[in-house]
This record gives sequence, C-alpha cells and structure tokens, in this order.
Amino acid sequence: MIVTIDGVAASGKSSVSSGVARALGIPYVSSGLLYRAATLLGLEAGVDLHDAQALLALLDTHAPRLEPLAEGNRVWAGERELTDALHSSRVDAGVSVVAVLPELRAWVDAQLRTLPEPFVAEGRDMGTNVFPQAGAKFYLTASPRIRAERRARERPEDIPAIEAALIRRDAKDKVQSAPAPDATVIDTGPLTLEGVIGVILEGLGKGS
Ligand SMILES: Nc1ncnc2c1ncn2[C@@H]1O[C@H](COP(=O)(O)OP(=O)(O)OP(=O)(O)O)[C@@H](O)[C@H]1O
Ligand SMILES: Nc1ccn([C@@H]2O[C@H](COP(=O)(O)O)[C@@H](O)[C@H]2O)c(=O)n1
Repeated sequence: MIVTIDGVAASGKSSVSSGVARALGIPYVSSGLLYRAATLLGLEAGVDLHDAQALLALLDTHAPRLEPLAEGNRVWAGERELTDALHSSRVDAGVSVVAVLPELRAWVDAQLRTLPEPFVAEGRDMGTNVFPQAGAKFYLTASPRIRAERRARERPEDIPAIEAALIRRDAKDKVQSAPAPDATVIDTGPLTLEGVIGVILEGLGKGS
C-alpha cells in the first residue's frame, strides 16, 4: 500500500506524513529531502545550480541516501549526516532551481521507486507522477500567511519575509505541484496538526 500526501511549501506535509505513518505503523518518505540534498551538495561545491551534469556528478560522488524512518527521515552521504543542514533558508531559496531539472527529477524518482511498500510518500508529485497507482492520495493547502506563521517557529526570518519566500517557492514549484485529480484536498488552515492527521486516518478508514 502507498499513501501519497502532496501539497504546497510548509503546508505540513512532513509533520502530517510522520503522524499518519506512525499511526499506521509504516515508514514515510520525504521526497523533498532528496532535492534538498542535491541542492546542499551543489551549494557546498560552488556549482551552478542550473547545471544538471555538474549536480549529477556530485550525486555520483557523494551518493546521498534517504533513511525513511517514521519518526523523521534522515539523509546520509557516506558517513556524514546531511539532515540538519537541509532546512536552511539558503537551501530553501535554491532548491526549486534544482527541482525543475528533468535529470534531477529522474534521479529522485528512481530512488523513490526502489523503496519497498508499504509507505506514506510526501512531496509535490507523489500522487501524479511518481506513484499514480497509490491507494489513497491527499493534498494539503493553507494560506501563505498561516504557513509563514507556523514556519516562523523554525526560521530566523520574520513572518513577512518567510511568507514572501513561500510564495516565491510555490510559484517556482507550480508545474510539478498540481493535485492529482483523485486526491482529497485538505485546507489545513483551520485545523491542528492532530486534526489533519485525524482527517487522513478517517479517509483511510483508520479513524478512532
Ligand atoms: N495543522 C497544523 N497546525 C499547526 N501547525 C502545523 C500544522 N501543520 C504543520 N504545522 C507546523 O508547520 C510547520 C511546517 O510543517 P512541515 O515542515 O511539516 O511542512 P512541509 O510541508 O513538510 O514543509 P516543506 O515543504 O518546507 O518541507 C511545522 O512547524 C509544523 O509543526
Ligand atoms: N516531489 C517533490 C518534492 C519536492 N520538490 C522540490 O523540493 C523542494 C523542497 O521540498 P519540501 O517538500 O521539503 O518543501 C520543493 O520546494 C520543490 O522545489 C519537488 O519538486 N517535488
């Protein structure tokens, strides 16, 4: 079984996926972390983030891999853990440049498609492109202001700056971010985290 949870930036995809996965007793997979890892390695090496061949060469050398733990995904490059470095504002700002490159999308998709079922997969195109056969699909939204207020607890910038960056990232990610026609769209604005998890579990027939 595959459950997909897609949505716009900072709509709660990772937190919700982790909660749903824990309730189901299965792993979750954060596809965005692989795009973030490619971006971080590119920034550290000083390569042009538009240069797919240079990025693929770095990925070949460092071979970042995703550890899809239910309590929180981790990313490793050899013995080095990249996870904590993947959510900086610098990576936030660069990742959409990397994510439009077809070669990079193919690299991420190939990694995801080797994972053994069952799992919850979260990102932008899990329900449309990567796992169109998924048994259940959800899509999370919330206004940019609400998302920025939530994210402000995790970033040094103020709420208007975070909101502007989220709007920019949504625009750059628009092509790969359309909801699947068969996804249930959830506006998380009026809901708590536990509330969103509850709606999804209910939709899966696992509600309490
Ligand atoms: N329904 C909710 N109510 C309150 N806070 C929430 C809710 N959903 C998520 N959050 C909080 O919003 C923040 C962003 O959530 P999260 O990181 O899970 O989003 P995301 O969609 O995975 O983000 P990104 O696209 O940047 O990877 C976190 O601090 C999370 O705890
Ligand atoms: N399926 C996906 C997942 C992510 N992206 C790109 O990665 C960025 C970071 O993802 P988060 O889920 O951590 O926000 C995102 O802004 C996209 O550029 C993607 O294209 N497809």
